[in-house]
Amino acid sequence: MTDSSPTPTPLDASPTPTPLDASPTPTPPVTLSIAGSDSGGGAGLQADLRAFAAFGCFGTTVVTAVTAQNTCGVSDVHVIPTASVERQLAAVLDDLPVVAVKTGMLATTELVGLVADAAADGRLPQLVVDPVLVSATGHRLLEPAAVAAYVERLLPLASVVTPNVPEAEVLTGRRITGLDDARAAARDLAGTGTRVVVVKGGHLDGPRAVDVVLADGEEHLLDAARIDTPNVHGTGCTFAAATAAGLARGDAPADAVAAAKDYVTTCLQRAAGWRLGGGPGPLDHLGITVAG
Ligand SMILES: Nc1ncnc2c1ncn2[C@@H]1O[C@H](COP(=O)(O)OP(=O)(O)OP(=O)(O)O)[C@@H](O)[C@H]1O
Ligand SMILES: Cc1ncc(CO)c(N)n1
Repeated sequence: MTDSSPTPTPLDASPTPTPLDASPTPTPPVTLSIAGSDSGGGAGLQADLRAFAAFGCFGTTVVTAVTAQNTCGVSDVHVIPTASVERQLAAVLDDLPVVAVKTGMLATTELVGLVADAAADGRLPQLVVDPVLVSATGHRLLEPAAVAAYVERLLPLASVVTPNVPEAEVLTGRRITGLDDARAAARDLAGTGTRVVVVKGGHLDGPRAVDVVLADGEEHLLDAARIDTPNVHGTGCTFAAATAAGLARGDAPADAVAAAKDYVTTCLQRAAGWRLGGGPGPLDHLGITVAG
């Protein structure tokens, strides 16, 4: 009688996996993101950590708020108690050699004040402030009264500030409909004491995505072709985190913002065909080797 049962595959017949590279690597620079969590993963801390990783930085986090969010919108915001934010900050700064910091969603006047106090004490080196006010889907992420605290307390201590057009309008009281308005807003913001101002042009019309940079009084533009994509969730967080990562690896501020622009443009290009979620989808942050 013939045995019709299949011949068992010997255990050692599985394909040999490509060995992962286990060579020791140098200690990475440490970056810190003080920002909100985006449950959908596209913006906030989740985007920041991926951008830090792409630049070879070791990312740490202080969580200011937990948002219930996806590509279609924000359905809940839970602000973390100030004492917890303070302890997270101390836990990171007391132990890890943070060389650059990015702030995103700070939610309340109290948290803007806490971050400004830490910066005034010299505890937040190379501070990149992304003044997050409203999500791309229109949900408020900062209480209105906190705008004054940004202008009076935090911006004077920032190395770089990266408002988008609606944020620059709120911070300066100017209407911005084109590059000349963006230039004027950048000058107003430089007047607060921030060393490098970037007014991002993602929200302006036109075939190019042009950002105005005012660095130590010198103006220049970051200019790239506008990518035809619905997937723009988290571009602002990504730009600011990449800027902090550039500073952390030793770039001068003008070089850091230029590298951040190239990085965000590449992330947008790579994710242009992605279909994740029913609204504006996330970027492709990883698998990009950022020269530096
Ligand atoms: N479609 C696009 N093509 C190319 N670059 C873009 C596009 N949209 C935005 N950018 C660039 O992405 C960066 C972030 O700009 P943007 O003004 O969109 O920020 P934001 O509104 O803060 O982002 P977010 O969607 O995270 O709130 C800028 O460098 C901007 O020029
Ligand atoms: C948590 C968080 N931070 C920032 C933004 C802005 O894109 C967002 N949508 N969510």
